[in-house]
Amino acid sequence: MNTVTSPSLEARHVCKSFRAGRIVSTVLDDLSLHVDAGELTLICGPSGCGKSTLLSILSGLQPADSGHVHALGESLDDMDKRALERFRLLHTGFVFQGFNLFPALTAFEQVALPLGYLGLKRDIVRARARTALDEVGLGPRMHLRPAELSGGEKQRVAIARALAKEPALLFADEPTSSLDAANGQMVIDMLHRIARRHGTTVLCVSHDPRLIGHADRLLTMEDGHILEDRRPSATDTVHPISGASR
Ligand SMILES: Nc1ncnc2c1ncn2[C@@H]1O[C@H](COP(=O)(O)OP(=O)(O)OP(=O)(O)O)[C@@H](O)[C@H]1O
Repeated sequence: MNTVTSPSLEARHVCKSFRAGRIVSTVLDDLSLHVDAGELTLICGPSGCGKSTLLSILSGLQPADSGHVHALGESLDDMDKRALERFRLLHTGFVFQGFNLFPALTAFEQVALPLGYLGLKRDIVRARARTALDEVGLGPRMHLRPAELSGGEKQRVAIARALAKEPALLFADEPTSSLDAANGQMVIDMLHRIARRHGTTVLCVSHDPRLIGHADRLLTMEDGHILEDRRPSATDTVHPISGASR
């Protein structure tokens, strides 16, 4: 359980552009936001509006062109490459659309492997890997390889891998895009539970409107800005088949 006071993530006046030949596209345009610990914040918006770019800047994977980013009270702008790598290793977990699992490793090995980089003792690695797999309901299937697991189970292994690090910050980029409605719901509920139970800051980007009702907070992006910042209510429950808001 982390003890960081909120906000645990903060962006101030962040700008980011990409250049292709002579054309410069502004992806993030003077964007400011803060994200609090212990809840699931969902960033929604149309394809190409800059959600993944924002996530990667907030997680220290790429720098902003200008503006400031603070994570867990530390300025990411002031960190060199090595310090950023260490910060990410110690404090962040990632869950991606494509699961990013190694085909040859069992679920248990997938979760245990990154814990080795934290310099933990073997017994602790094993205990943490088991606990994380139990938490996502995969304890009994921990010896299976990706080819023997369903899509939803693979994503749960990826969540366990991130969770086992006990990160203060958990980033998820389109974690439900490759999943059907039932598995997508299970995954988003799991991310929500992790935020509540562990006090983790969970930041998820998605263009899937079915996730809205499961988030504590919804940020809607368009054209590099935060258009709306609100707390979804029960009326945001989304029809599981059509994906349409009620
Ligand atoms: N490394 C890069 N080089 C050039 N252009 C990039 C780069 N990364 C992102 N872009 C462009 O920035 C824009 C925003 O991309 P981004 O992936 O952040 O959007 P998104 O909202 O996450 O989209 P999606 O929902 O489709 O994943 C896109 O037009 C994309 O082509």
